Amino acid sequence: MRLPLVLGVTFAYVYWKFCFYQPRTTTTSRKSGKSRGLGRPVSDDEDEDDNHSFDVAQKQSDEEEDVVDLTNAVHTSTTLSSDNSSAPIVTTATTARKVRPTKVFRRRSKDANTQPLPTMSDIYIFYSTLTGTSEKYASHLHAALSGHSELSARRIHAQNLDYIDDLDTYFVTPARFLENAVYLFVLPSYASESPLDFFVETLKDTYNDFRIDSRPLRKLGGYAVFGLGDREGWDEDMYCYQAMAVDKYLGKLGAPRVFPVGTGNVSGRANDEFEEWIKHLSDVLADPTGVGEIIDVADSDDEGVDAEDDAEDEAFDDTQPKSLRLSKTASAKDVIDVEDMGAVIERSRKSNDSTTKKEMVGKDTPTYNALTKQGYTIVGSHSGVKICRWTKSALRGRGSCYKFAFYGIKSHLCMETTPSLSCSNKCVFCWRHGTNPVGTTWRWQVDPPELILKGALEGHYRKIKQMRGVPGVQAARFAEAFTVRHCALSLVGEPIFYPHINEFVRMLHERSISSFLVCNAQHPDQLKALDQVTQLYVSIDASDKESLRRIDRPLHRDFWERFNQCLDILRSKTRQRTVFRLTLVKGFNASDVLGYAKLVAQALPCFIEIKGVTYCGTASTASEPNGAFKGVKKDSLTMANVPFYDEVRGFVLQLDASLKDLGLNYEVAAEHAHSCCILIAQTRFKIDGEWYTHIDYDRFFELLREGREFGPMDYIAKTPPWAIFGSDQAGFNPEDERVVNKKSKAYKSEQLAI
Ligand SMILES: Cc1cc2nc3c(=O)[nH]c(=O)nc-3n(C[C@H](O)[C@H](O)[C@H](O)COP(=O)(O)O)c2cc1C
Ligand code: SF4
Repeated sequence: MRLPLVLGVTFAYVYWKFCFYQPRTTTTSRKSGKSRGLGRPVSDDEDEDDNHSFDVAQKQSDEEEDVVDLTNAVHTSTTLSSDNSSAPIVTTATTARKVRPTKVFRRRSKDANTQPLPTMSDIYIFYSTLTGTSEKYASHLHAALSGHSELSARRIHAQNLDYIDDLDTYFVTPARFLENAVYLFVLPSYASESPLDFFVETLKDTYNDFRIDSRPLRKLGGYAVFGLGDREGWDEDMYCYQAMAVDKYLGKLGAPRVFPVGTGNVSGRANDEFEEWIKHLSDVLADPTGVGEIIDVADSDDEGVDAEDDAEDEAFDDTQPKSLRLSKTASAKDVIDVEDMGAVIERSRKSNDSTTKKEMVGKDTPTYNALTKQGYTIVGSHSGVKICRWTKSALRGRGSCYKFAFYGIKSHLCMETTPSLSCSNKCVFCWRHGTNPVGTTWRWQVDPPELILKGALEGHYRKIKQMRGVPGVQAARFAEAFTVRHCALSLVGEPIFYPHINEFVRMLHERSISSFLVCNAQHPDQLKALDQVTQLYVSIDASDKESLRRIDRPLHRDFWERFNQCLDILRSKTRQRTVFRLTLVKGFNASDVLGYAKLVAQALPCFIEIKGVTYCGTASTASEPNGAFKGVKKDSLTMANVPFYDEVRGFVLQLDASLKDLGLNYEVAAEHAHSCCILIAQTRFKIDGEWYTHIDYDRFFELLREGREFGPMDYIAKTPPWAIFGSDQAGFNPEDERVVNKKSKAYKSEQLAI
């Protein structure tokens, strides 16, 4: 009985082994069980598990396929083969950098089981520029791809990265319409601060943010980067370093690299290098058999090098060239420790010191030149001062700005300055857009407050001196103007962003200079930590989340939460004189009156200033290099967006009614029709039927010196009759001479309606 049983079992085993057993040489997917050795793409699920889309390439298949070795692609310049065959394209390492994991670009053979790039997917050309070169190159790329017979059916878009309102849509949580899209980049390199820095930071933050999908770009059709730089002007490690960083982080975010990073030396063969890159790139994009992906050759070293790379990312800011990198530990110390400030300045002077960060606005950089051309005096590396038109007007006895009517600030005694030219918004009405530094965190060198105040005063007085010969300047006012009494921390940028803003304000007060500080409601921590200022403003540019996104174009993802936190903090600052500043932009934010009233109910500011936006021309509009290239322009404003004074007044009356409907104690108090500006105030500032919106500045400094707690009602002064809302003068001081420019007379009389 036993023998047949043994024979039966033996037979069954042999039969099973013969029919079903597969030798271990083929890798089998854990989840799907599909063979992964011959380049079949795995599902997204599987992708998540493995972090690489494809498994190890088999040695023999290398012979069947065209392989481009991208060893060191991230750190090398690429020499593209000049013939148009399918022969391997060779990259040449130009620097002796550590050996990177071998990334292989694989063009699949026709009979392989491939997942081709859908031939109709859109192509997006992204560029960034300060002086126009990259824009021209991007335009040329656009023209070349559009003219390619096999690509002409594809929609090709061109976008200036600096003007994209919502980078998240493209790079963090790509919208569905971007699935299979191809991203091409033409990027300059700037050792100094440039708008591109923020883009590189965004990619890096996304990669490091554990809350976000770690490979959000895996559904893209592909990407390729071309960097422009100056090999003669910059060290090897800085040559095209931002293009290299973008190439690296896009890969880390899961996007398939369809072509090696290319570089063009603007003092050498940039044109030829770009032509060659385009030629081969367009062949790859047009290849009907599909397109390859990055394949990580899984030799055991890879993990080690990746880990090393990540460790390096952890410890250093690798979006900076090596010579400008600063270890994170050192960075925090340098920013916070005031005692060490002297050493920080000393270090910041040495431009190539290995422990310094970038200057926000370095001398002779394009940003510096653009700002100085517009009349700014750059102080240190991140502050600015500019004499405003009302200061000039007041020197000539021709009227002060609305702050004189509302609060008693004489414009010829006022200095307009900012300790941070950088901002975390890109407001549609900000003419600086395109050249201004932006960022969500302070990542630049820090100048000490003494240096900023001294430089700002010197710059301001230099500009006042230049008014000496201007006809009509009054001698008494000219002399007075050399003792600044007020400082408007509002010029451009975000003053509260400056890490030593409290020290700076304290120094102003010690010199009996009042402080009006305007912030953008995006920095709750700094707002909370802010010491008492003479008057604290929060800009309220919209009444709801979507409008705020559209008009302020905030860089913070949680901008609405930050905005609301700031309003709550403002409400809690009961000892502080607080103001909402509403800038009305027709077509953007001038309709939802009730929405604004609710925000007032949330923060209960002492005052609400409502001002029509000022038209700043079209300086912020991107140029269009040629007809074929339709670079996306920023939403620039036109005169149609500037409300007439009557429209502002209409809005204010409606807001006043809404506030009353909500049971809030506010009333329209003062106006300055000349600036298209009206003031609503809490009724506690109306005592015995008379308004007290002005400030007793001497009393304010006295209270500060006494060191006891005080509040907004402790330093009020009476509002003059000519400033009261509805008065004949509509806020114009009768002692000043009213001059209406002949050219603008027709427009103004229509606009001011006074
Ligand atoms: C202030 C400044 C800094 C620069 N820094 C670098 C650099 O770090 N590395 C580099 O390769 N090229 C550097 N360049 C060269 C520019 O990247 C190059 O001129 C580029 O074409 C500028 O592009 P754009 O005109 O589109 O702004 C710098 C140029 C300037 C004016
Ligand atoms: S408050 Fe502002 S606008 Fe008025 S004078 Fe001073 S700087 Fe100019």
